[in-house]
Formats: sequence, C-alpha cells, structure tokens
Amino acid sequence: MHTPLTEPPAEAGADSLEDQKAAITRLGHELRTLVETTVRTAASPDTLHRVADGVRQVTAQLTGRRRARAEIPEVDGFPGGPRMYSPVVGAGSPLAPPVSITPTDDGLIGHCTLGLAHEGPPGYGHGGMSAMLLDELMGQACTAAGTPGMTVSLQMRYHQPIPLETPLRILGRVTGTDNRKVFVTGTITTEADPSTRLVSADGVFIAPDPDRARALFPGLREEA
Ligand SMILES: CCCCCCCCCCCCCCCC(=O)SCCNC(=O)CCNC(=O)[C@H](O)C(C)(C)COP(=O)(O)OP(=O)(O)OC[C@H]1O[C@@H](n2cnc3c(N)ncnc32)[C@H](O)[C@@H]1OP(=O)(O)O
Repeated sequence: MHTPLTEPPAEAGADSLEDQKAAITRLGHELRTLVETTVRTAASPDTLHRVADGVRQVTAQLTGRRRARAEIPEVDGFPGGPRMYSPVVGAGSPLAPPVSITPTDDGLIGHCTLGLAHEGPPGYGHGGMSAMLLDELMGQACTAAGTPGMTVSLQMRYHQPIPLETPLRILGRVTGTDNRKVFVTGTITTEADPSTRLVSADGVFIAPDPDRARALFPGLREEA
C-alpha cells in the first residue's frame, strides 16, 4: 500500500514538519531526475508510452487534501522563509534547478546548475530562465534587506549565453530605496569565472502597503 505523499500529518509538530520537508525534498529530487531524463531520452515510442502509463499511475497516488490557490504551505514561511515549491529555489519543485542561496556582505548569492530541461538555444540556458533566476535573487535580496517587495520592473541584459551543466553564480543586491520602491541589481556568471558577466539586470521592486498585502496574500500569517 502506498502512503499519500502530499497529505499533511494530522498534527504537524516541528519533527513532523521536518519529516514532511524531507519527503518533499526527496520527491522533488526524483521528479527533477525524471524531467531531465525525459528531455534527454531517445527511447522508442513504445517505451515512452509505457513510461507515460507508469507516470499516470504514480500521479494517481498523490491523494489527500490539495492546497488551495492562495494557501501558504505549512512547510513554508512567507515572506522570508523557505518556499518548498518555488520554481526557482523549491527543493520540492521539479521546475526548480533548484537554487541554493547564501547571504553575502551586501546582498545574496545563489548557486545552481541548469540542465537540458532549462535549454533555450541548443546547449545554453533559456533567456526566460535567466530572468527567473535574477528576479528571485533580486526579490529575495529585498526581503533580506528588510524591505520585501514585488517586481514592477526588470531590465535584462544578455551579454553572453549561459552554458548548461555548468555551475552558476547569481548575485542580487539592493542599491537604494525610495519610500516603498527598492532598487536592485543582479548578475549571473559561472562559478569558474565570476568576473565575466553573462547576464545582468536592474530592477525596481515595490513593497505593497499593508492593506494591499493582505488583499493580495489572504494566506499571510499575522506575524508577517
Ligand atoms: C508582507 C508583504 C509581502 C510583500 C511581498 C513579498 C513578495 C516576495 C516574493 C518572493 C518571491 C520572489 C519572486 C520574485 C518576485 C516576483 O516575481 S513578484 C511577481 C511579479 N510582480 C507582480 O506581480 C507585481 C504586480 N504589480 C502589483 O501588484 C502592484 O504594482 C504593486 C507591486 C502591489 C504595487 O502597487 P501599488 O502599491 O498600488 O503601487 P503604486 O502606488 O502604483 O506605485 C508605488 C510607487 O512605485 C512606482 N512604480 C510603479 N510601477 C513602477 C515601475 N514599473 N517602475 C518604476 N516605478 C514604478 C510608482 O510610480 C509609485 O511611485 P511614487 O509615486 O510613490 O513615487
């Protein structure tokens, strides 16, 4: 018998939340492997049909309660906490590379490696993927600076293509604020050559006023 993987425990204490995060992370890893293998495979149509049937059966095992659209998962913190299903940093998301983030003296640094699932031009990263990586790092830099905000403007510059299967470094840094506006810059380089910018961005983020934030995010917890 299969245990439903998305059903939260009846009483989620600290230990059970950790168990839940570990299980989400493990499933996310297996799904990313499946996605990457899927976009690389040269398997025959018979094999692809057989695998599709198997995947459909696996999906049917994810029974139990489904999260509502604006619900913030119990395993997450918003804003400023973990986002297990984020398409950029979420350990549980098959869409995420995922990016791991650490603070620096004046911003945040993210690390990830893109695979063929993130391909734009053959062998290189999709430009939308670069924008997504930078938007996240720059948005999280706002939160880390104590001014969480939403992107209202993201000016991208693509200097060189981003190689796949190559460790990357993404920087996000707040350069200034003006009332609710936060000005942020970001760059993507390889880990091996952090002085050569492959992509850079300038962004404006805006902290919604409290009423707007409550209306936009009805699942926001009071302490946030
Ligand atoms: C507890 C709180 C949670 C907070 C939030 C946390 C989110 C943490 C996300 C984490 C994950 C990260 C992920 C990556 C970040 C996304 O991806 S965010 C998603 C993409 N962005 C969006 O969907 C934002 C859509 N835009 C909006 O909803 C509304 O514009 C906002 C952001 C709520 C602001 O609305 P508003 O408060 O009515 O703003 P408004 O009064 O029109 O403008 C305020 C000021 O900004 C200026 N402004 C407006 N647009 C622009 C622009 N494009 N360029 C320059 N200035 C502009 C205005 O001129 C105005 O300036 P002043 O007149 O005050 O000098």
